[in-house]
Amino acid sequence: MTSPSLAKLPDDLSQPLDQTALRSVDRAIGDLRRGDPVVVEDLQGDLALALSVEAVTPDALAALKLMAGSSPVLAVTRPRAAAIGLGEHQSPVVTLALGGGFNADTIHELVDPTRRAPQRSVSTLTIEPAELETREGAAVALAKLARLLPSAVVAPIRLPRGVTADGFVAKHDLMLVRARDILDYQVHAARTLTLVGDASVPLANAENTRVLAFRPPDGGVEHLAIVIGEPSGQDGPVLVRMHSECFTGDLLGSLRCDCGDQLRGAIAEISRQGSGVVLYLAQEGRGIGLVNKLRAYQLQDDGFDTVEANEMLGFDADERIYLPAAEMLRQLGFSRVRLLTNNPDKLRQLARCGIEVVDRVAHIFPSNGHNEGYLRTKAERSGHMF
Ligand SMILES: Nc1nc2c(ncn2[C@@H]2O[C@H](COP(=O)(O)OP(=O)(O)OP(=O)(O)O)[C@@H](O)[C@H]2O)c(=O)[nH]1
Ligand SMILES: [Zn+2]
Repeated sequence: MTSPSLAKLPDDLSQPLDQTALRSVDRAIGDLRRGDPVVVEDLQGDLALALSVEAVTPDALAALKLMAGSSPVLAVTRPRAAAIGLGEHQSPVVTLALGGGFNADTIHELVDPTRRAPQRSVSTLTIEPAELETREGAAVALAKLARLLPSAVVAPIRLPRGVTADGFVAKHDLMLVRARDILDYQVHAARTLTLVGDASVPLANAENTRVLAFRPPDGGVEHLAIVIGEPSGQDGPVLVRMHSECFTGDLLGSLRCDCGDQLRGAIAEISRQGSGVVLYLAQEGRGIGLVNKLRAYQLQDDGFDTVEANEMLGFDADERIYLPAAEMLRQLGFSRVRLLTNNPDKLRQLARCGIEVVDRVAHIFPSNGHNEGYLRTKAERSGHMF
């Protein structure tokens, strides 16, 4: 079976780059996060206004309807559709017609499980499947890139007679973004990473360490390579840890997960073995962002496990791709690695991105009295090798 994260990678990883496309997506992410609507254009050239569900208020909904000249739908992911009782769907996104009786409050209840709203009957809602390339699908993908709740309110635009798309966008001071560009964004951003900073940073357990920062040219978030010792691609496979950012575990020492131990353990182990690299990836909460991870924690406190909590919010269990990691390794001159991990998805994905994983090095730390359930879920549901 293809893992969900592998499915997120296009078959052709060498597609041409388009800097304008990258910039339009990054600007659209900013608008969506600010609570402004953005215009999404599908492959047929049809347009829709998309608004983050986190920005939905009675006024914002009314303004959206007026501007678009149509009634909006609510677009949710397949996991969120299942969580609110709309059944199992094949399509990645499902849309719900927002007829009479639906207002800002009911939309929030449908998309945000942390509201603990009473279960509302959804059996009378008109629902439609939507593929990712549609305006609704791309709007949800944009919400994910913006690290917001992965749902969107989407209203098809009926252009007034004589008004062009460009005229409409200019008149309302909106950002227009193409569905295709949203879907290609992560791959493009990864493939255009550029080294923008490189300094010596002696660490407690590894004094001979450099930290290198890689930035996509759109101004998106940087990934870091922590190079310990003097690894060389000529001397056989390099010892590598791909570590996804965990503010709570890495910085605060949270006991809910094992990230802090794994980060410091990786630095110590690489130092002990002489040299290697920790790739510190800007993929907080397995790619859902810190705010959504805190929401997931709230659900876990109600008894759901890590995977269930992600799915209730509308995410996949793991939203990460490792193309940024592969690109940094490539730029550092490392094509063969020994990978410190227990996660089989990391091995599969890195190989798919053209890095030869010669060996897996187990990276296990004792539980701490708070993270037993977290570790059990990794083993039982995500296939981690403990
Ligand atoms: N969504 C979500 N993310 C979490 C949770 N706990 C920790 N994380 C995130 O999970 C990621 C941990 O990733 P990694 O340390 O790379 O670990 P891993 O995928 O388990 O794989 P290995 O440690 O390599 O075996 C970090 O981004 C954390 O922020 C949680 O309960 N929910
Ligand atoms: Zn963590």
